Amino acid sequence: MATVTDPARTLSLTVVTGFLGAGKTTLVNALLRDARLADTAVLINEFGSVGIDHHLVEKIDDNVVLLASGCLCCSARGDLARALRDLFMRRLRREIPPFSRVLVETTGLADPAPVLATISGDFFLAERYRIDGVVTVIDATLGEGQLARHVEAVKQAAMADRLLLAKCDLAPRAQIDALRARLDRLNPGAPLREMAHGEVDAGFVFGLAGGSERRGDELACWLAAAEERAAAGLRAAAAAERRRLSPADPAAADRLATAAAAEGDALPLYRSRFEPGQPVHDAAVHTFVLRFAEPFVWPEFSEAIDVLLATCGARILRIKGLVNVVGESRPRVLHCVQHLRYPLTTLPAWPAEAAPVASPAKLAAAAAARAACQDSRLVFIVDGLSREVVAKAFTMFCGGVEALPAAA
Ligand SMILES: Nc1nc2c(ncn2[C@@H]2O[C@H](COP(=O)(O)OP(=O)(O)OP(=O)(O)O)[C@@H](O)[C@H]2O)c(=O)[nH]1
Repeated sequence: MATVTDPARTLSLTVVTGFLGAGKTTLVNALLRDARLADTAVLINEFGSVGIDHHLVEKIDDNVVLLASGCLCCSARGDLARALRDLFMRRLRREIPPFSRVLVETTGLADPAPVLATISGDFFLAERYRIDGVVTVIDATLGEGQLARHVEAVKQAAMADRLLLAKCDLAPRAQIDALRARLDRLNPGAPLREMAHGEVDAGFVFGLAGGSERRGDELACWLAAAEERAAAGLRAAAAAERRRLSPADPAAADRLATAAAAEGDALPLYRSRFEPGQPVHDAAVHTFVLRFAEPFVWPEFSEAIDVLLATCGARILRIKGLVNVVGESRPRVLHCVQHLRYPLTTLPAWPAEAAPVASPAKLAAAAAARAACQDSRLVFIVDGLSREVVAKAFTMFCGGVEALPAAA
């Protein structure tokens, strides 16, 4: 007789991770367009308090759940467990379309290890969900810099069962090859594919089968090995940075000292960030939302963004936004990653806004209960940049327009 732990009866779960703006949602959208993956539920986790991603996933239905109460790898671990339990029970009661696999898209700052531990450590979930694998998306254009500067990016790459190099249509061959060599040192065992616009064979992403054996002790061993690889990657990144610095550079002394300290500190820093219950993300990295009730005149808005990216691009890790433009009935979607701004897209309509909840039923009910709000909302994830400075740029370039107070 089949048991609940029979692989044929467990639901497969794939974690899609990757640094801020790497191309995770683009990948998820491309996968969901594949008819063979129609029976897929998606859990999306966002760092900020106002979620945008679930509006950007094209297949919005009861099987798409937003977890925006915090980052999955720290504060929202309980939400992940609840959402997975809830999805399973609703599937059992036939309240939502049946699904056989779940895709969990983490925030760009998430550490995949606690996410896996949440699932494998929960008896109910471990019996019902089989971890199929961790798929890490890396930005071919910005990946090297992100690996050099952000511990989260290193850990995501080191933990991967599969590596996907996104935006290969934008990066020169030499840059792609250098990044591939770096990733090969960081995670030698992981197969890698290059992709553009999220297009990749679904067979490469799913059915990895690595996770089903990763239970208990084996999972712990695998996590420890990946942790060591990530720490080694950080040391190598710091050493490379030291080699790159020229003595003729006037700031070289400072930067050398920083790089040397980073090399020495890499392992303890990494370890401390791995401890459960510890704050995982850099204190300087934070998120805020700017809302504007008044529609923007497009050229003015565009100039404000350009100036912000030109002057503060290094500290702007990510901007995602829905923008209300004078004379347009549909929201424009803005994407920026560091100093790069991506081509605009438009949503078919203003989405009804729901408070972030961990249940598809509540999400649908809340969405139905509220009229679609047409405020522009811009989510910023920044490194050491204040909300006030950013808000001022819009006031200066957009005819004195003021962001609504933070609590609005
Ligand atoms: N040209 C090009 N643009 C891409 C590609 N992949 C993603 N983009 C663009 O890059 C921007 C960010 O992509 P997303 O898929 O939203 O990135 P993400 O990793 O989900 O972002 P976060 O959830 O904020 O971490 C969007 O404007 C995408 O259209 C690609 O392969 N080629």
